[in-house]
Amino acid sequence: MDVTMIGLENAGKTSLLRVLSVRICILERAIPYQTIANIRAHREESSRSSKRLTLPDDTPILQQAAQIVPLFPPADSSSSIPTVGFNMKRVQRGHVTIKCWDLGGQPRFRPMWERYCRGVSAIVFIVDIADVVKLPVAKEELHSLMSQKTLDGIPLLVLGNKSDLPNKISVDELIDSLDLKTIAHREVSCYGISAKEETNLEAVVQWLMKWANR
Ligand SMILES: Nc1nc2c(ncn2[C@@H]2O[C@H](COP(=O)(O)OP(=O)(O)OP(=O)(O)O)[C@@H](O)[C@H]2O)c(=O)[nH]1
Ligand SMILES: [Mg+2]
Repeated sequence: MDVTMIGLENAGKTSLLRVLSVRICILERAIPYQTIANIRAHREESSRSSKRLTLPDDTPILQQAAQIVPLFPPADSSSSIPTVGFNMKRVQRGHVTIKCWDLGGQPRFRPMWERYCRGVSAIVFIVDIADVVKLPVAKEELHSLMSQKTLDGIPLLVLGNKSDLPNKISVDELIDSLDLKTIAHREVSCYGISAKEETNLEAVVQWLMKWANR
């Protein structure tokens, strides 16, 4: 199953992909506690040799371990650099493999969104719900993309991210601001989440699984 994540710059796409992949991988193959000592030993060795220990899907093993026993908080867990072009990460749950494309949100990367959304099983559009100034642009970009005939029928999940911030708008306000009720030819869902505090992420995983199993 291929999923494309889009949205304006700074919305939190890369942050979400990072926590989502850790969450999905952990549910499937948690690292046994006894391996923590091995990881620590490897980390010391890695820091000397500047190599990183990774699982087959390239998710750093230290990052996964940090979610089980917070011995090694990932250095970049609270900040992220803007994506240039795209990232791709494969995550697996049971027999389902999800290939997630995370596209850069800056204006110069938006023309490539349509190409990367063609033929995917689902599109995830992420919005910073604490940045109301950017909402009109987010709406314009979303509607412009959804009007492309090549993307007809592809289910859309709109995620209002950064629900941990005090000045956020509600999901109902997001639905109105983005005029989601006028988007046709597909199923549209909208949730509020926080990639930072990992709020409501299981709903996102369940939504993805629903479409992966069709
Ligand atoms: N408070 C808060 N900050 C968040 C959340 N998710 C992401 N951020 C922060 O928002 C900033 C941008 O996050 P990114 O994941 O890089 O955003 P992006 O959508 O990938 O941005 P581009 O790659 O430029 O398109 C970073 O400083 C993150 O730490 C969240 O749920 N809450
Ligand atoms: Mg990014």
